[in-house]
Amino acid sequence: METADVVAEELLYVEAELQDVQDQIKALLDRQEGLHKRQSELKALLEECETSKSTAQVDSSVATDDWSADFEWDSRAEDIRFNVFSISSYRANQREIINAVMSRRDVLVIMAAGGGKSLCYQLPALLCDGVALVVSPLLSLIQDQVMGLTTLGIPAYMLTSTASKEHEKLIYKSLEKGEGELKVLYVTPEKISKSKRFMSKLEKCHHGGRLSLIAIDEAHCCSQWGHDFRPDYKNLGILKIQFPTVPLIALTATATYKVQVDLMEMLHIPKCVKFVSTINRPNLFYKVHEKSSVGKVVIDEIADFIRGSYSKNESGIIYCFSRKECEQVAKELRGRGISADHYHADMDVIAREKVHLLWSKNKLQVIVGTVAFGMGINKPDGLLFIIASVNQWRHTIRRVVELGGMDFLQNVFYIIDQAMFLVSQSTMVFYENAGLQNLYDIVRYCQSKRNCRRGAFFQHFGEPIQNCNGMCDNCAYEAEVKELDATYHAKVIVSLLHEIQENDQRATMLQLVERFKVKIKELGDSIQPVSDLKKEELEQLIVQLLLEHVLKEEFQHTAYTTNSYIALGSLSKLVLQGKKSVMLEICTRRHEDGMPKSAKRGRMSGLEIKLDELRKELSSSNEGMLPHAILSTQQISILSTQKPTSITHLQKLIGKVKTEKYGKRIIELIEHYLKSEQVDDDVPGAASGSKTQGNKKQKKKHTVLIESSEEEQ
Ligand SMILES: Nc1ncnc2c1ncn2[C@@H]1O[C@H](COP(=O)(O)OP(=O)(O)OP(=O)(O)O)[C@@H](O)[C@H]1O
Ligand SMILES: [Mg+2]
Repeated sequence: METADVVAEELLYVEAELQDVQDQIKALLDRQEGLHKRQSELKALLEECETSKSTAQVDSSVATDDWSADFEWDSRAEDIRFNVFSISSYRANQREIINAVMSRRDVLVIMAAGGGKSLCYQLPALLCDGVALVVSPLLSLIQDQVMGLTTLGIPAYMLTSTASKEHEKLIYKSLEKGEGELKVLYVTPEKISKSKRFMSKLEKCHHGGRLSLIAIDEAHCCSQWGHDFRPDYKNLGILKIQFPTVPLIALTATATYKVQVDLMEMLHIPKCVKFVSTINRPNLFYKVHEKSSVGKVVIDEIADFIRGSYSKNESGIIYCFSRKECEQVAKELRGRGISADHYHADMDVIAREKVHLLWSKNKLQVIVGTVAFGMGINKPDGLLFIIASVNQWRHTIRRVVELGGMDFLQNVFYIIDQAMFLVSQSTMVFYENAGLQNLYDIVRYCQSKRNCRRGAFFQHFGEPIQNCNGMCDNCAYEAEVKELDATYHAKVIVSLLHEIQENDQRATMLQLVERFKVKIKELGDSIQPVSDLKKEELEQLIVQLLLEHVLKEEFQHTAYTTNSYIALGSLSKLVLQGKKSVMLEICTRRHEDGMPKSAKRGRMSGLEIKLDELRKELSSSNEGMLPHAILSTQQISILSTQKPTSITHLQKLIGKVKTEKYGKRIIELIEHYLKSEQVDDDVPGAASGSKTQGNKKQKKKHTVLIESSEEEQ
């Protein structure tokens, strides 16, 4: 009998030890998984560094591969850039890309949204004889592009499923015989993969030596690893096979290294010249905002944020998970006086376009969409903020990076439920493969008050880390974080859980918090003096202990639901034995206005405001034309400093086409402005000193918050 007791006791002991070992193995396996992931990311990164090094070596050994050198088409290209496109100077990489395409090389371009990818194929299309074929995934994008080119006087057409027979015939004739004035032809990928007739016409065009280049826009749609995979894009590889001598240019706003490799393989362009711009958007201020209390509805906080930070004509996007959620959030925002509408794939094309157009013209402040919204949209003068739930950061990061190329976008605001609430969602995700791990990663990302928010993005895209320059909440308010020693509190929590488990009981997170409070009271004065933890800090501590494997979650299934309980984790003993200290990062003060002063926008001068009003007026009288297409913000800025009063001067600044169309109105406006400025200065006492002071006063009076133009470069 006695022996049996001893054996039973030892068995218990061994079982407990085994459990302990198992927990440790689990923790080690988790760590191993994380390290494996990072290992493959680092390997890919290294490979990329080596590839670009060797490409650079190859490039530099061949004289013609210096893409910034002088080329025979330089002066013609400059002329078209300025007089047709009204673009005064190239942006980063544009000239080099154009030169590579003109040198008949295949090219892969990764450049932010709004970075100016279109020019990289549209300008060569005009420089070359013949027709340029452009594949683009969405009808609305194609319509936008064709309309834009047509207003510039460029013969651009599209061939889509909605095209009439007559229209189709006209284009086919033009392809086959070179008749007509066709210069740029836009098609959806379906045309390539499904229409034999189209492909045979294209073949004839090529035979006649008239297919000048092929551009594949939004090329990431080819890759299954990308977010917007389109099955028809998979068949575009045929283009290079059928037309091997025609230069192919693939363009996208973001592509991880994996996607780039995939694209080169699928499109059969292994030797392409790659132009990759960094995913870093230094103009974006990233902020993770924790809901202030569980009771307060998150929608109130979003509404408060929008109202507090932006005026009604400053627009943004809110990303939601589901279509239903989009509709709900838009409705709730409208109920709070914010003009918002939803946008998702269940709506018909007309309804979607209507919402998009209103938003593009700043007549709708917020679009609430699923992550599908945003591909290829061009809204350089109005998109200022993006709001998403932090659980979605991996889903939305690509969009954010794409849209972040627009100089105006300034604030990315991730909403997070309180950490404790977030952890309670674990019961929903633990079924998924690696679901819990992902959730914990997100919690870790949010919980940290010191790690740069950008760091995670660089890691995601396999890019070396760059300086954030205080453009995220953690970097901006670094000095306001202090560390609080919570080792004692952690010990109390662990021993409390011991007690609970020994009594064959369980505790949920909430129960644990309550019991902790009682316990601390009981211990009263007998405990060493430690600082009191606020409720949120206590919750933060429990979450941190979960992340550090001191505690763990256990799931219990009932017929209807799954419950999560907190149990002792593999490292709990270390805390009890005093071998592990626990430090909590606490914020002493948080700025709640969304961004620090350094991230605030510049200001528009009086003349800039007038020009901005003029482009809006012209846009509403030219149905469908966006204000930015009439005058870009950069052009407005140039006009307001140079103040041209003659057509010749104006033409030098904005090119021939725009001068012919809007020159008269612009000159009138500037002359009127200069006169009124003169009058202001002449009024006695208007400026009790020099002219500059008078100007300053004038500017101040008219100042509104808007993006400064230097940042547009
Ligand atoms: N060098 C330049 N200087 C000034 N404006 C430019 C320049 N190049 C392009 N733009 C303008 O920038 C805007 C965005 O260009 P574009 O539509 O080509 O961007 P994109 O890179 O294709 O973006 P997306 O990924 O959203 O499709 C357009 O209004 C275009 O006229
Ligand atoms: Mg584009």
